[in-house]
Amino acid sequence: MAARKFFVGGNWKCNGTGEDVKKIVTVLNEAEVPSEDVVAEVVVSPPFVFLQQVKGLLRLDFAVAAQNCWVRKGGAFTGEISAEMLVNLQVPWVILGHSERRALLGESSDFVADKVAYALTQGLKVIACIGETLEQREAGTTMDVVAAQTKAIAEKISDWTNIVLAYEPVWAIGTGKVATPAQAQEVHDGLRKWLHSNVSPSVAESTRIIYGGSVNGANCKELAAQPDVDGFLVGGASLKPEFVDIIKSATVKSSSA
Ligand SMILES: O=C(CO)COP(=O)(O)O
Repeated sequence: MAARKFFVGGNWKCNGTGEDVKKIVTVLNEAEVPSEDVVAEVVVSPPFVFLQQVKGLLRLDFAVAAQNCWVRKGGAFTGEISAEMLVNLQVPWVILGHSERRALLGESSDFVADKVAYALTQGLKVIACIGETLEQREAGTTMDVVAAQTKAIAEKISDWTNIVLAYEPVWAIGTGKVATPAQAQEVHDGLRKWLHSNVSPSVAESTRIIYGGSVNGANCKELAAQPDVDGFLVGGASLKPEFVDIIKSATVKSSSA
């Protein structure tokens, strides 16, 4: 049974200047991350306009992701960036279905699933985001919500090899209110069971389910120690040097494996 490689994504969101980008990349390039071919897969996601710059400067053992792409082939869609363009620029990853886009830009689960399916057909790897709001958690519907979001994707794809599932409870994003390790584990375990029953046992076993929402250098180790937490999608802290500590939390996993 192949272990799931720890995955740490840095979602820079709509932040930064060219100068900031250089500083962040310098910190990453100088970081001494645990090797034997790095125990974590590290992917940073700058805004579109900085993708080329970051790709050019970033160490080769880390990769880049776009934060979105258009739902199908490019064309007359002003302001959009197509999956083909990302492939053309050799950007290997894309984040899709982030809750900020779902909530602020009205992206439905079906629309997100169409994007995921199309991006995969173009050869992109996808960080697919799901997560419940505070109201949904308080109403006890967390598992139903994340299962429905996952189902929408599962119905439109057949190969999960290039998917990382990011569980990001909306109430934990940018709030400083991180899910407890037990809360994260409970949902990740539920999602793995859902994949087991509704997709396949091997997809459940091999798909990385990562946690996002107020992860920082101080809380990452406890979260990483949970058996079904396979890494993180980090917002605010990915712009700071503590992102390196979050990458290093992968060692918790390798030492407990
Ligand atoms: O939305 C997130 C990552 O995609 C999480 O953001 P924060 O880490 O800032 O809470």
